[in-house]
Amino acid sequence: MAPPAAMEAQEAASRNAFANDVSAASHISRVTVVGSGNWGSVAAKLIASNTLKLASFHDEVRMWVFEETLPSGEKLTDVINRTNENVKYLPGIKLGKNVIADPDLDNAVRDANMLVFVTPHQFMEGICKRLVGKIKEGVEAISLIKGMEVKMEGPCMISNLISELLGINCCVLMGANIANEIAVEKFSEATVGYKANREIAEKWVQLFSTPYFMVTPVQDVEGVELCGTLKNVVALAAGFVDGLEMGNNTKAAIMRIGLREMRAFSKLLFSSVKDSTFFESCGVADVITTCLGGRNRKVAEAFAKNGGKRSFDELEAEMLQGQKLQGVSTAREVYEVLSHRGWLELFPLFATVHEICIGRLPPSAIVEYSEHKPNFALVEGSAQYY
Ligand SMILES: NC(=O)c1ccc[n+]([C@@H]2O[C@H](COP(=O)([O-])OP(=O)(O)OC[C@H]3O[C@@H](n4cnc5c(N)ncnc54)[C@H](O)[C@@H]3O)[C@@H](O)[C@H]2O)c1
Ligand SMILES: O=P(O)(O)OC[C@H](O)CO
Repeated sequence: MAPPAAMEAQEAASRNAFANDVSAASHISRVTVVGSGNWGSVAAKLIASNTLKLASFHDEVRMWVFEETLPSGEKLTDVINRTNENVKYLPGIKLGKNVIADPDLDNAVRDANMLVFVTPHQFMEGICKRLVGKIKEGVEAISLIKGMEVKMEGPCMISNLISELLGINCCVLMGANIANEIAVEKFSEATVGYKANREIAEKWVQLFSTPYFMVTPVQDVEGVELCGTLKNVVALAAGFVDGLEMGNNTKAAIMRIGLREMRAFSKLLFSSVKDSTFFESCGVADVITTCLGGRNRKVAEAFAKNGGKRSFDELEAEMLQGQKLQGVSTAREVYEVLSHRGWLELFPLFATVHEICIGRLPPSAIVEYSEHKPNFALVEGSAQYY
């Protein structure tokens, strides 16, 4: 038998080891992805590949699913958990066995220290209200959502909505990120926007980065989020140009003018927005990819081809099978801000996109507007904004 002093030392060592384990466990972050659409599923796959490798994260990634019944009669959640595939929104791609689909929102977020929000933006206010009082203290959040809300007080970015309703810090991740391409591991870049805490931004970068997904942090949360939000309006304009078969030069002109309006609008709303942000993946790169291969572009092309006679709602339901467009409602929200603030003439492209979407103007107006020289004179005259 060991002498009493040695036994005491052994006991103390094992007590310390236990305490270290407990303390290490309390520093291990649990991640929940709130949303399970096309991008939500890819985000879960990216994260799940990293939580298996990184000791500071719990292996399991919860993914909240807005439950639905598939034509087979099965629940989507059950099928995801059985097959490890989101057969409706990302068919053919294995998410990783450590992704657990959960239709119960409260249960999905209960133990999480890190929340990834990735639903269509129109559902976020309701989701946040349901989450009040349901999340752990000290939770960190990130929004991958490209969109905004317009309140009586003015525009409200989704990260701000999350921060205000849930009382938590919220970063954003935006970029040239067509989900289906990242799902098959084609190289892409993304931008994490953060307000002040670089350490937290680095943690999100670590959670998302893979050899085929390169993520860069930028201290400009509003600029990054507005890029991701506004590019969807430019994508609709590009789709109209495609539908009217106007060619590459016209489309490039639309992309350039759109990017300029994105920067001007962002800087008018938040003077802190940096020019350099528009050269990150969330800026020019997202404008390019979204105007070439995004869903907003695709549906807007069909809308123009039909001469505006079939509504966006009808085309969205038929062409996207449950996936959601963000551009049409964002164009309306941007228009509300422009008319409320008397800025309509400063943003002819944004204003025209909305008027085309609601049928007030024909799709061809997307280029005709440039003949209204007064608009352009005003735009050019507003050098401080451009
Ligand atoms: N898909 C992409 O390539 C991509 C890339 C980058 C960013 N984003 C952004 O990510 C966000 C989410 O898009 P997505 O592509 O993951 O979704 P999606 O458009 O593929 O799918 C729609 C989702 O909304 C859910 N839904 C339907 N009704 C709902 C309700 N009432 N409440 C809550 N959820 C409901 C559906 O279950 C589904 O998960 C959007 O802001 C989008 O702009 C998408
Ligand atoms: O398919 P869209 O038009 O929603 O765009 C997808 C991504 O936002 C592109 O980065």
